[in-house]
Amino acid sequence: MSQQALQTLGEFIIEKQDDFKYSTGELSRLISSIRIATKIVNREVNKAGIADIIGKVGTENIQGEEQQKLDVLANDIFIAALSQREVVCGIASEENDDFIEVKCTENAHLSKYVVLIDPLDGSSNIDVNVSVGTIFSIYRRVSDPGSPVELRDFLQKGVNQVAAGYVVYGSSTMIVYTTGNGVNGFTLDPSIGTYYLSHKDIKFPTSGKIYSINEGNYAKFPQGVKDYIKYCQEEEDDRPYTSRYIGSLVSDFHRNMLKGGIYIYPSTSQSPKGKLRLLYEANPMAFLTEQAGGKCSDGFKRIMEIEPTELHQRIPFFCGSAAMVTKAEEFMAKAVDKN
Ligand SMILES: O=P(O)(O)OC[C@H]1O[C@](O)(COP(=O)(O)O)[C@@H](O)[C@@H]1O
Ligand SMILES: [Mg+2]
Ligand SMILES: [Mg+2]
Repeated sequence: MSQQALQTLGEFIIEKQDDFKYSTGELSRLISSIRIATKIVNREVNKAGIADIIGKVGTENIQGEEQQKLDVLANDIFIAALSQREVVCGIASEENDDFIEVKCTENAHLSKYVVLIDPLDGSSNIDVNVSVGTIFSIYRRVSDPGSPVELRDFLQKGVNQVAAGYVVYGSSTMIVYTTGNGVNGFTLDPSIGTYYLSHKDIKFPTSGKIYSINEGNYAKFPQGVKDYIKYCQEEEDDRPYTSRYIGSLVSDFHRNMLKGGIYIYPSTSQSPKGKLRLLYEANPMAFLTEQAGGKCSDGFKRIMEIEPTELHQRIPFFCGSAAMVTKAEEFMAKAVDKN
């Protein structure tokens, strides 16, 4: 199909507006605001090497991670794009210790949505020109519209998400998102700054042959994970599987969703809760995974059912093709039973 015939993201947002049970146009405006911010971040990522936005800022975020210049720049771009359009009443970000109450004009208070965001995912890959991303998760507030936004508006179970998505800034730039009616992907034509529907109704293959995990941490993994890795490497049936690990969650996830595979960031003896953050990494990827027919857990429990207690809490993460995640969970359960 020629590019001219492809639907643009803007057209798709309007067309799908009524599929959304709370439809007032507000969510469409919110997703449009994210769309605009991604284009600005894309421009910066693409010229990172020549624009003095490579390297560290010299500050640490609440996770104790050194902030990269692009982490901070992307964060500022998203917060500005969302705040100035009065489409949210609050924002929480990986790069901010506390949530931000959006104080614009009166109208903003009436916004029903809060956004949780990982403005730049895969920070360790920025300086080496490997694909990075952005992850977002959207909820309706639970506190009264018109009153200041509260922490409980952000500490909601993943099942309450109204939309979630990610952007991959890779060989091409894509935005992939769901509002609870399947998962669709849009590729940016940078020459005209327009996203086109390139991946309609994406489905996770039930099984696959790719496993993604940082095996450098093998010695610190739980026994169940060690057993599953051995299983993946055995010469039997359709195994051994192929090991692929980019080190950017969005990019590893995107590949596995298109080709079939599993991504695991487990707990380790060093980090008993793993590394990934429940609210702005695990929950949005879990919503997308389930909407695409895949499976997502902490090795035992469905991620989307986990009750959050802190803004930046971490969670072990098993995500991908349903049959592969089920198999990994079997190894986790068996290892626990043996103990
Ligand atoms: O280097 P490690 O320990 O394997 O961790 C890589 C993981 O950490 C992350 O970079 C964490 O995300 P941020 O870059 O947003 O902090 C994931 O994208 C990635 O999958
Ligand atoms: Mg991240
Ligand atoms: Mg990040």
